[in-house]
Amino acid sequence: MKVTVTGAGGQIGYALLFRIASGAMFGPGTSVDLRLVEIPAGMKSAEGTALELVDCAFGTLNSVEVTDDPTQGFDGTNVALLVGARPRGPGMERADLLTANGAIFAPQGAAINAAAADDVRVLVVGNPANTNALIASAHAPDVPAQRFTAMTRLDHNRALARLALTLEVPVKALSNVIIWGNHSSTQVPDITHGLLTSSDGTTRHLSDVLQEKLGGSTAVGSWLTESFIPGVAKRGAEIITVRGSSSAASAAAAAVDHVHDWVVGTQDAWTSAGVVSDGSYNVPQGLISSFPVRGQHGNLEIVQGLSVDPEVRARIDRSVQELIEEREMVTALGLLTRKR
Ligand SMILES: NC(=O)C1=CN([C@@H]2O[C@H](COP(=O)(O)OP(=O)(O)OC[C@H]3O[C@@H](n4cnc5c(N)ncnc54)[C@H](O)[C@@H]3O)[C@@H](O)[C@H]2O)C=CC1
Ligand SMILES: O=C([O-])CC(=O)C(=O)O
Repeated sequence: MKVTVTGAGGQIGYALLFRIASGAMFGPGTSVDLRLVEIPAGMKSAEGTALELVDCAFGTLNSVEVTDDPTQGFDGTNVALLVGARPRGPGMERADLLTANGAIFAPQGAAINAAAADDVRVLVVGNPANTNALIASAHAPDVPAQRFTAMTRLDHNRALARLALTLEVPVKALSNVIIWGNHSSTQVPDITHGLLTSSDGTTRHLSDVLQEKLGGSTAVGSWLTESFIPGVAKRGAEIITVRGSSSAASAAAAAVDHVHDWVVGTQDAWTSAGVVSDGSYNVPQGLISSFPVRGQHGNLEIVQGLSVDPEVRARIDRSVQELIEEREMVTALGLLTRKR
């Protein structure tokens, strides 16, 4: 597997590259060729990371190259992780980064179109991830739109972790939790289809288990609206406040999970990912929005036919409206128009 990571000299890059090289993304039987892409100012940091990658003597690492030329970096690549972008600081929303970061993704989409392998899969991590993925995709007309995805797996993992802590159960006992919408504070963590499987194999609805734990449906309603949903949606801001900079190792872990589940598959299990809408769940076609997905046959397929609770529906509509506004903003900036 040839894997390209942009922003390789940054903090997510430093947490991500060693996990990919160690075999965490594709398993111990697949060796990787890493391409580290930076801007000139980040080259020294990426070069240092490359030296350390070599020193780890990973059995699954075949080669490492560092470049500040995106076309060279994406040449023949099977998996492109678009991480390189400015992170937000305290008090900012991710959409505030559109003007600074949007322009990065048009030339990178064009370089992927020109140079990547036919089966290229793209994960956009740089914020605002959904709309940046839309920009990159618009500049890669020869790459199917389904191959451009945005990372909401960190939100998904945060939701699982929060539920596990509240219910005092292992994360692996939880399934069918969903993140809908934008990777922003309007995202919609949804537990209405969630399940808990006990060690004896019995499966129960999360809403029933939560009612038992928290003392009835009113208590669960307040916990969802006052604690769980805002806690997950604002966790990125909490990390920035506490840590002084935005999440890095957890973001890297989520990127590994996203690509692993896309390439290796999830069998019947669900996860969440920002994928291009085909109109499912009344999300306008063409927007890159988070959905419940399965990794099957090398694709991320939207889980179809789920009932949507009215309150969840209203939240999804608000988040989708924000995606529409972001798309309008980048259209006005000319970022969706290809230059000839
Ligand atoms: N989707 C998600 O769940 C998450 C997204 N993020 C986003 O990921 C992005 C990166 O975060 P960090 O690694 O913490 O930032 P960072 O500032 O530590 O690193 C970013 C790196 O990207 C490089 N870069 C900038 N423009 C580039 C370009 N055109 N080509 C190649 N490299 C370029 C910079 O030189 C820098 O080394 C930010 O936009 C952040 O908001 C962060 C956490 C989670
Ligand atoms: O919050 C941020 O700016 C970084 C990010 O996307 C996250 O941690 O979810």
